[in-house]
Amino acid sequence: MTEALPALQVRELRTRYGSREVLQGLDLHVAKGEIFGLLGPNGAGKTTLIRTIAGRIRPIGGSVAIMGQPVSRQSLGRVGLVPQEIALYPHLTAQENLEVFGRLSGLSRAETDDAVRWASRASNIQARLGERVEYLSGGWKRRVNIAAAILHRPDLLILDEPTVGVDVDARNGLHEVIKELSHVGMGVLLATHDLDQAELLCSRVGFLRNGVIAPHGSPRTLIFAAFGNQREIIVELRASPTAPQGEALRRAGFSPSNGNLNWSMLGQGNERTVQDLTDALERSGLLTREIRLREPGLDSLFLRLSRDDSAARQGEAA
Ligand SMILES: Nc1ncnc2c1ncn2[C@@H]1O[C@H](COP(=O)(O)OP(=O)(O)OP(=O)(O)O)[C@@H](O)[C@H]1O
Repeated sequence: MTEALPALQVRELRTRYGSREVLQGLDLHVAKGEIFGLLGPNGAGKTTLIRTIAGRIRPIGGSVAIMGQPVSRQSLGRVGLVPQEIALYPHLTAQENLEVFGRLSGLSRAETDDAVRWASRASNIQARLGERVEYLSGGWKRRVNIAAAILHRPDLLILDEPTVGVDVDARNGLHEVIKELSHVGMGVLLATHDLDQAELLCSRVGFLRNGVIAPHGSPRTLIFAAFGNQREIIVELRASPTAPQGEALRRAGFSPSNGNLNWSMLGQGNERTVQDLTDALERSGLLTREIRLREPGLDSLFLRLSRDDSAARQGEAA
């Protein structure tokens, strides 16, 4: 019966600080066994949403249900929260940390032993259990942080930026852990700025903007809905364009995407386009380092939504 219930169901949620409404009627559901990526620019309200789900902020409207139950001490017992900061005792070993958290959460000694065994296997930290946390690398600390959050085998696991500041190998290791936890049936809500990560890991993603989540859906579906079969044409320059050269790039349909050395546009690009473009740019005196075509990704969509939002804000201000 409970299998059919979503791990998390949020309806019409409204949260505000003072007179500023940060969440403005937000809807979201996360099924058991799925990884949902919560995306959005800085200050959009991701942490506010997580804190509201975790019962730390009282909403002014709407509802949050965890496995069908409204937020309460009991239903929050089915949530595991992995905060952005490492919340471990540095002088204790990984094992000792997990034991302390197990006992603090009310488990008996035998239950704690069981839970520590299960959580350390699920987060793949057995090899490091005997090491003091202060000597572990960032990636291993984050895994221990996850192990601490899943000791009670939650139905919903919330991760706030779990891979910030870790290297590529550690990030991939964390991805495996998160996937494994979804396979054992946890619903995972993953707040991240790492759009590659979201595209690789999440069955669905949603963009938190203007207080609601829109658009949302599978990464493939969202990208196709926005860009169809278009490709992204990316030009990397060796030197900044002069003002007239920048103007010419804009007229050709390019926008600067990351400083003024990188420009991109969408189009029906092919190898011929690249050759023609290289010739045209060289004739106009622009020195190119690279011109390439790529499939649009969630990063392209994020950029487009940010541009739409800032155009809308400028329109409102005018
Ligand atoms: N305690 C608070 N009191 C007043 N305003 C707050 C408080 N916490 C956050 N805010 C504001 O609410 C908005 C949403 O903040 P929040 O931290 O939830 O965003 P976020 O999407 O998590 O950002 P980031 O990606 O930078 O972590 C921001 O404008 C922020 O300044």
